[in-house]
Amino acid sequence: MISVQNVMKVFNGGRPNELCALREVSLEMGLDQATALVGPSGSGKTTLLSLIGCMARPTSGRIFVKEEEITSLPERFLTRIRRSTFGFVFQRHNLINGISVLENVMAPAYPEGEPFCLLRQRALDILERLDLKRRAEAKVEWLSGGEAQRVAIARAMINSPAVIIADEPTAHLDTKLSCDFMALMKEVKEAGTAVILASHDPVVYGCDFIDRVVEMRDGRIVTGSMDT
Ligand SMILES: Nc1ncnc2c1ncn2[C@@H]1O[C@H](COP(=O)(O)OP(=O)(O)OP(=O)(O)O)[C@@H](O)[C@H]1O
Repeated sequence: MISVQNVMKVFNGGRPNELCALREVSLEMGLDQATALVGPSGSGKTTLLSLIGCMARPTSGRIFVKEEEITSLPERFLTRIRRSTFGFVFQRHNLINGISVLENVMAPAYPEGEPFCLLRQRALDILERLDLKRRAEAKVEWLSGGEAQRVAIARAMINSPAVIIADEPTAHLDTKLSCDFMALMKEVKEAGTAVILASHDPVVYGCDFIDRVVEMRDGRIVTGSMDT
């Protein structure tokens, strides 16, 4: 269970450009659920994803990940939870140019210190599942948009995360590739991984496997904070 309790996030607190990006946000998500955050630009979706994914801290309020309160943890513990619990898929993939597909997929697991041959095999297995094994040695800049997106998913899966977080994952994909992406997310969910997506795209939030659509506006949740 991920539980967000009365969370507020203020940027530039106390300065003339102070901005309250989230206010009174409360939300519970099961670790077997798929949740879509929707809402206009600037409504706070990315900010909420970054707090849940331990990439930033709320100004106030509490967040629990698997019963553990993450809000007050020291940075090194937060890093550990981020690495072991979450896999991230970004709008622009954020793959590292100049190195291979395989190396990109393995990169988030290097700090874990796993023997290289085991890690390499695990990365190859994931690439095979995503029909990318034959591209393992290709440089990522040689890939098509759809292939790059699948590599980003493979990389997000490398640490066997409990939760995949995807921010506007289809923003640069055409309709077919967006549907392909969502089919993969469905498989990920059916394999027991929670999925949290932020998107403006009906291909994403209209998908049949999405358990809950949470609508945000002006930093607040308008609808969908409770299970229906
Ligand atoms: N690091 C930051 N410093 C200052 N303001 C920020 C920062 N990050 C986000 N904001 C502001 O917080 C508000 C919420 O932004 P956020 O990116 O969470 O919205 P969003 O719903 O994800 O928008 P989009 O759909 O355009 O990605 C916006 O007004 C944004 O400008």
